[in-house]
Amino acid sequence: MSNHTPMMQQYLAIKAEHPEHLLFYRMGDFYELFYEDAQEASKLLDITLTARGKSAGAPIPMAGIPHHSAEGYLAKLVKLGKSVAICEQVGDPNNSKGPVERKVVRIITPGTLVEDALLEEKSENLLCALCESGKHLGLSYLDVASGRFETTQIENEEQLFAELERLKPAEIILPQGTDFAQSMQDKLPANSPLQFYPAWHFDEQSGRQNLCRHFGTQDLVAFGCERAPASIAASSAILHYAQAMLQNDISHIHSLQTYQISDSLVLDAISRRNLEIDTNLNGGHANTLASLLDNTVTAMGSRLLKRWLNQPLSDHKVLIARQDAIEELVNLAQIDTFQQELKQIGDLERILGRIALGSARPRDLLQLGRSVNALPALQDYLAQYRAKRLQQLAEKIQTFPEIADRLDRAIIDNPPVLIRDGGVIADGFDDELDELRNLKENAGQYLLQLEEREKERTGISTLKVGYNRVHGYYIEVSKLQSEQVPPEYVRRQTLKAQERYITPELKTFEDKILSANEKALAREKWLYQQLIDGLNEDLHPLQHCAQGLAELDLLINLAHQAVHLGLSRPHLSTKPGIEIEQGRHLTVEALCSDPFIANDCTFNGKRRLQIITGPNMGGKSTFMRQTALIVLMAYIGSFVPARSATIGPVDRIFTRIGASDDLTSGRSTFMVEMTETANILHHASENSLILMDEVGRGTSTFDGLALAWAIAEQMAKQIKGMCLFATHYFELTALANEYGNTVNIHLDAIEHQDKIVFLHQVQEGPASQSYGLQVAALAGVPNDVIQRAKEHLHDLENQSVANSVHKTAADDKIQQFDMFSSMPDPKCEAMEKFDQELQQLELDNMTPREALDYLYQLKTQLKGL
Ligand SMILES: Nc1ncnc2c1ncn2[C@@H]1O[C@H](COP(=O)(O)OP(=O)(O)OP(=O)(O)O)[C@@H](O)[C@H]1O
Repeated sequence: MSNHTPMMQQYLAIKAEHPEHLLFYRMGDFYELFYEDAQEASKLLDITLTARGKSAGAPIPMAGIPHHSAEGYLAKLVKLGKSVAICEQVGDPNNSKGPVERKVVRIITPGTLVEDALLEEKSENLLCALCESGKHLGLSYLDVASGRFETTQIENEEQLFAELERLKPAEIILPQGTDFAQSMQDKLPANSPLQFYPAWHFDEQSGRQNLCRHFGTQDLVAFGCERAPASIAASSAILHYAQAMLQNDISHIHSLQTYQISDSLVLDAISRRNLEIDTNLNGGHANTLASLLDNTVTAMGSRLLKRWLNQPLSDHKVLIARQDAIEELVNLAQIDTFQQELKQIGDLERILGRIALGSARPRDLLQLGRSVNALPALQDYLAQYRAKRLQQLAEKIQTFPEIADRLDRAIIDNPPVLIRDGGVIADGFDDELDELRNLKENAGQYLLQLEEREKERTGISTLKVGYNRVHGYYIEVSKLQSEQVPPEYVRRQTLKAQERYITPELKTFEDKILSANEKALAREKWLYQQLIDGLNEDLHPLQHCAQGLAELDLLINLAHQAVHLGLSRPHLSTKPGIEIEQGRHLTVEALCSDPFIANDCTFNGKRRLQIITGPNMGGKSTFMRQTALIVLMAYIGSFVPARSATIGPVDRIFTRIGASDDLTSGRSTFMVEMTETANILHHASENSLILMDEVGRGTSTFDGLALAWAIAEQMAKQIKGMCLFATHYFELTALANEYGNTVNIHLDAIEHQDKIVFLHQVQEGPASQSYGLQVAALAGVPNDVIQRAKEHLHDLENQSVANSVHKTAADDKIQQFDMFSSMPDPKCEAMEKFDQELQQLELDNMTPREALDYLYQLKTQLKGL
């Protein structure tokens, strides 16, 4: 160390405390990075890598960025999952011996962002903590920007992974060095944003004290986690981490909500992806249910929509209250007016977070002012509504006339980005500031007036008021007239022919004017801080109000969509089953140029397993997905795309749709398919909605068919969930003959002038044809290949007829077993034996009694198979 320059010694000491973060070291107008940090940042940010002199005999690699444009670079680094420690000059350069004192004032990590420029407006940015305590897994998450803080205890890893898929945290902290952390690291996808934090921060005992201290409570009963050790440990760790990163008071986090996984309709990680709720299969946000439904006018409403869609509730009471609100909003037809009014509302959740953290900018205050100004009008509109939820929201959305007035008067219309250079506080808000500003602006006028007054008072008509940089302000009279000056004139400077004086009044003016600039700026900063402090006093009711506004915006949005997308209010029933009349798939409908064909879907005791057959491109997947999406929308309280819908209790939605290799975990397409299927078979209940698309297609035909058959049979026999099972194995359609709860439905196509036309209409019964070749031709497979395929198909069909292997799907059960004839099947072998016996039987030589006995025997043998 001693070989380094004093400044580098300081740098190295600070860097030693932040080995895992890039250190932005403030030097004048730049943040500088040194050594490996400089090398890394120059690559990541595409900035020049230079060298700064030498320290300890070697040149120091260095890269710098101007501090005023730091946000753009920070945003880039955070997107890449990097954390940055911001080290500012905190000492006074004029009084410093050696390097000016510096301190890390904030560590910017992906999960602890509060700066507007670093956050995505319409997505939450969550910090998550995981830990293990006894049998329980603790999960807590925090939206640092808004202060929303929730926790739960989870029984198994599968649920934990589903929660992580739901929350998509920007950062996950784990107790460093524990087996649990290691196991999570092994099991979570390789690109998960994991961060290891000392394990003692996850201690339950001290965690309990830490939480109580933070919330100012005796215990944690009010938060519902008094007896949830894993939740306590994770929550305390997350608070500690947030505080350490923000290096600030985090009083805006004023509550912790404990939730149970069972409070919501469960969607596992795969189903969430398959249904493209807020992320499409390519990882983007376009053409998802969320993007289609989102016509909210505030960022808060938009984020809440995604939260609701990702966490459908099972509590019918809450859902019905939302439906009532939407219905009344639709009926009173004031949606546009309401939305116009709501447009005045800024992103209050985040603005309030920044106010609490002391990082609010002038435009935040301006936006807050405009928002609170819009509240009375919203209140007036809300007063007309009778729906209970809207009335509750009206209570939450208080008005804050005093704040509205204060901010209105305090902030100018178009303030600069930062308070740093002033010009933020409006004229007329503060007398002292006005006076300081007036002094500056009216100095000339004042001096002229003073000159006139003094001329009159002294009778010296040549008296002049002047200014020079060395001596400041003065009153100048000629040497001759200096005898006449009043006694309070104090000599300041003597020139050849003039004397210059200062008076107490002029001195006061001088003091004022010379420091007016500085003083005005300091006064502005002080006033700004006063404003922030004042707002902090009302932080919690304001946060409450922000929550209410977010929900109001969302309910109005859902009412808007109910009208514009032709949605209807679903009936939420306590009786098991689903009855959808003329259901639609909103995103497919929005994208397809042809009119969308609506379809019915019913699940009841007689229709629990529905085998869907039909051509490729027929609309099987669309039909299955639309059923799940309608259920999901009903379970957020929204109206649904159907003419009518009655939806009973649904505890989970499972999907086994599409095939994708999971190369990162080394699993093949078929392995993924079977793992997902196994999950469904283990966990589905009577009230689960299960979508199975072409199970078994990833392996050889017979293996696939045999598996698909057995899986569908299990659904019909044991699981009794509500299952849509799309398949190209026509043989499965025979299950409907065997199980009273199984039916066949199909989608059809017709061939018209050598072209295939898909009807997209769901009909009862099995399909008759698969049209695979026609679809291939439609997709552009070359004609000669299609011709060759036709020849092969012809041969195969002939063979199959000859072997009586394949019959149409509508054929009876015996024919189904023929499909398995190439497999050693005891049933088929026995049938052949009976066939032979029957052929050999000489009926004419038998008595009726013998014939009857033979029949009995045959029946018993058949039963035994
Ligand atoms: N009800 C409908 N009304 C109008 N168009 C539809 C309907 N259903 C599906 N389509 C159109 O047909 C296309 C194919 O639908 P889908 O993917 O559901 O077929 P599929 O039967 O699952 O095909 P495959 O068996 O090849 O997976 C959709 O992208 C959409 O354009």
